[in-house]
Amino acid sequence: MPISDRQPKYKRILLKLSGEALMGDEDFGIDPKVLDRMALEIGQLVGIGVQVGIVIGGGNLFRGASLHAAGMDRVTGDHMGMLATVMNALAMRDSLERSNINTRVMSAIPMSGVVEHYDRRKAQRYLNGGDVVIFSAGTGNPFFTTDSAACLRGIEVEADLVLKATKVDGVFTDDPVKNPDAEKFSVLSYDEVLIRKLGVMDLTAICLVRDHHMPVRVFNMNKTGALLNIVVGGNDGTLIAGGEND
Ligand SMILES: Nc1ncnc2c1ncn2[C@@H]1O[C@H](COP(=O)(O)OP(=O)(O)O)[C@@H](O)[C@H]1O
Ligand SMILES: O=c1ccn([C@@H]2O[C@H](COP(=O)(O)OP(=O)(O)O)[C@@H](O)[C@H]2O)c(=O)[nH]1
Repeated sequence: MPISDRQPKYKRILLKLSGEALMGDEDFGIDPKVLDRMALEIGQLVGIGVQVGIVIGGGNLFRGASLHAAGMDRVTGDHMGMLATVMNALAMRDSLERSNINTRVMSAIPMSGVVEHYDRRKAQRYLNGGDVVIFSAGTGNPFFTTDSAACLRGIEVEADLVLKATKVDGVFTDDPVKNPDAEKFSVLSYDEVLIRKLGVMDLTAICLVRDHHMPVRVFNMNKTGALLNIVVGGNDGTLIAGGEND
C-alpha cells in the first residue's frame, strides 16, 4: 500500500523547521527551491488529513546570541532574530499557498496589517478547519529559542507530537557533524537528553516537553519522504519521550 494511502498515526503535529534548513546550499537567506520541497512534503500530510502547525527558526538571517557576540545589545539582537522568523514564515506561507494549501501566519509579536497576532483558540480553530498554521516570532520574548517556541506551541495547541526537522539523522551520543564515531539513539527519555547533555535541543525546550509529557521526534528533513513516513507511524530519527514520571 502506498504510504499516502495509509492512515495517519497522529491527528495534529507541530513541525519545527530551523531557519538554517531554509538556506539550502546558500550561506544566508532563503532558497526558494527548499521552500517548495518543504511545501510539497507538508502538503502530503495535509492530504492525508493531518493538522499541521509549524514553528520556523530565524538562524538563516539573524541570531540574537551571534549579534550580541559581535557587540549588539542582546535583547535588540533577539528582537531581530524573532523578526527574522516572521520573514521566514511569510516566505513559507507564500510557498504553501502556491501549492494550494491554506495557510495562516500568526505572530507572538503584534504586527497589525502583516500577520495575525497569536491567539491559541483561533489557532486551534484554524487547525481544526484544515489550515496550516505557522507560529512566528518565537515565544515573543528574548533569551528563548524557536525550539522552546515549538515545544510551547505544541503543548498549547495540544499537538500529538513535536517534530524537530534537522540536518542530521536524529539524536546521537555526540554531535555527528563534529564526531563521525557518534552513534544514533532510536529512543531516549527526556532525562537522558538532560543528563547526557545532548546538544540537539536547548534545555529549556527539553524541560518543557518533559513536564508536559509531549513526545518529540528529531529527524532529517533532507531525507525525502521521512516526514510523511513518521506521521503514518514510521520510526525515522530519534523519539524523545517517557521517563520516570510517565
Ligand atoms: N548529540 C547530538 N545529536 C544530534 N545533533 C547534535 C548533537 N549535538 C549537537 N548537535 C547538532 O545539533 C544540530 C541540530 O539542531 P538544529 O536546531 O537543527 O541546528 P541549529 O541549532 O544550528 O539551528 C545538528 O545539526 C547537530 O550538528
Ligand atoms: O522565543 C524566541 C525565539 C527566538 N528568538 C530569537 O530568534 C533567533 C532565531 O531563532 P533560532 O535561533 O531558534 O532559529 P533556528 O536555530 O531554529 O534557525 C534566536 O537566535 C533568538 O535571537 C528569541 O529571542 N525568542
